[in-house]
Amino acid sequence: MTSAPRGGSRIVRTPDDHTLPTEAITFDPQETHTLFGALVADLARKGVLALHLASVADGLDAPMRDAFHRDLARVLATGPARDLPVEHRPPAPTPDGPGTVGTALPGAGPSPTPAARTAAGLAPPWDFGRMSIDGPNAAGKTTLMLGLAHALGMPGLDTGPTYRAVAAHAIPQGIPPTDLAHHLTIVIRPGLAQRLLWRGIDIRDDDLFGPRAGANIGHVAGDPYWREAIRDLHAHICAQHRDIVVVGRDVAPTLLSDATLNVFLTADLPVRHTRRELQWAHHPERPVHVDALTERDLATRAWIAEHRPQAHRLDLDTTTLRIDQVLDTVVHSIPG
Ligand SMILES: Nc1ncnc2c1ncn2[C@@H]1O[C@H](COP(=O)(O)OP(=O)(O)O)[C@@H](O)[C@H]1O
Ligand SMILES: Nc1ccn([C@@H]2O[C@H](COP(=O)(O)OP(=O)(O)O)[C@@H](O)[C@H]2O)c(=O)n1
Repeated sequence: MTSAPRGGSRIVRTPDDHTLPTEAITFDPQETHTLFGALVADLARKGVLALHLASVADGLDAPMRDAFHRDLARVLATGPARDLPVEHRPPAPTPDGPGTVGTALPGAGPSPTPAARTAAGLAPPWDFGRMSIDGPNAAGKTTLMLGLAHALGMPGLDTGPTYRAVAAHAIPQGIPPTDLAHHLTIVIRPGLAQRLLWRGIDIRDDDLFGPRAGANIGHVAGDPYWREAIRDLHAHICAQHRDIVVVGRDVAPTLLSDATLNVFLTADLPVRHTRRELQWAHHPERPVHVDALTERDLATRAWIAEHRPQAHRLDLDTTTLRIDQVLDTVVHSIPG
């Protein structure tokens, strides 16, 4: 897939070489409910009216983007299903809409309120609530978060990059945990991948996954003062959102104990290892570290099992599930 920069005359090319003008790629899931199978029909039922391929394709990881485009190609080949009434409504808010920040960022504000969403043509019910996704590395947490964020138009917060940003920048610069919020800004926006800024400048992935981060990440993750500072920053962001998807290692017990849905995602160790290898195939400089379930993972899983009503938790082994199946399962598990 190739795509021109964000803007009016943007063109998206699918793997099958379908070329679509921007206008043609704003979907009403009621028209395109073959996309991701039952998922989109379910989204339509929940009142989500538009998926914008341009923003979807931009933020997705390669396998998910491919799955999306395969489904898109199928829709294009067969035409939209006609057995559901088609309504024409305004598209979803643009990706350049307001965002939410961990510390002040000029021009950013809270994500759209339910009223604003309704005004924008997005019918209620819109209250998906807060969702947590915990689990070991390479279980597919970030991928699921991006999928949910895109599909439901919610902001997603991935807590891991904050640990990496501290390891890459705060530790080498001797910044104390109490000053973190003065230096690090986290921007999250509905349907988009998050941005991390260090003193106002975007932090590059190469920094987050570079040798400095690698050398310091263990220290950061094991230091209770850093954990508390990072948790406080994340808690501040979560407090600003009624709808949010948050990813981490122990988000359910430490950050979102009131979540609508607690997901614990895992997969067999060799499968997770292979996923990470594939993910970093084009980044040989990035180490492939994949651990067995740690004590913290097990404690989080036990906490979720013990503290949440059955309807509010989902233990999902993704070993044999495709990305779209994981997303589908989780969407169908959202209470209400
Ligand atoms: N169900 C799945 N099947 C196959 N590959 C997956 C699945 N879920 C995620 N992946 C891939 O595995 C890699 C790691 O996923 P990621 O979401 O980064 O894991 P985590 O956030 O749990 O560390 C990514 O390349 C992603 O595309
Ligand atoms: N909620 C979180 C998120 C990350 N972390 C730590 O931060 C590291 C980097 O997070 P990450 O999401 O990039 O995880 P991996 O790349 O290690 O899978 C993890 O390995 C954990 O040590 C944590 O302790 N708690």
